[in-house]
Amino acid sequence: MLLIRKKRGLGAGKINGPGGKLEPGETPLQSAIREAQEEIGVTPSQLEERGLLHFQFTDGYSLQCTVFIARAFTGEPIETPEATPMWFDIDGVPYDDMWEDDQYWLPQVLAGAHFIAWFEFDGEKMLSKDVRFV
Ligand SMILES: CNc1ncnc2c1ncn2[C@@H]1O[C@H](COP(=O)(O)OP(=O)(O)OP(=O)(O)O)[C@@H](O)[C@H]1O
Repeated sequence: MLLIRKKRGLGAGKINGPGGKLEPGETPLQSAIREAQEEIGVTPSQLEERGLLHFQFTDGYSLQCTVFIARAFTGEPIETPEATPMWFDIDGVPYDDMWEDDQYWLPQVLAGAHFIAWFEFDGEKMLSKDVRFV
């Protein structure tokens, strides 16, 4: 599985999938493809929408994320100022280096599941979780 180590912004230093904020007029699918191009120089294809994440931080910040997996890509993964590309075995996902919520939905997504989830965070500390597989 091709993931990234994020170099700046929210979650800098953590392993994550490529991703970021929607630009005006963009769909989540278009944004997912563009972010992978910008962050590690690849164009993902055969994307599948698998879940919706809602994060509420105690300082008032909140974000909603749409989760996709991509079965293929074109291009060669490259390091950019935003991210370092990293390959992992499906059974060696580095949850200790990821956001705390990921361990509660990514294993199921990798096994084929769809989900919707709500998490509360105080900084990097997860305070509560509600994960529903649908
Ligand atoms: C709190 N628990 C969390 N658990 C798992 N993943 C989390 C996350 N919080 C944020 N993410 C992910 O991090 C990426 C960038 O988030 P985001 O806020 O858009 O930051 P970023 O500055 O990189 O956006 P731009 O690239 O500038 O658009 C994006 O893939 C988003 O899904």
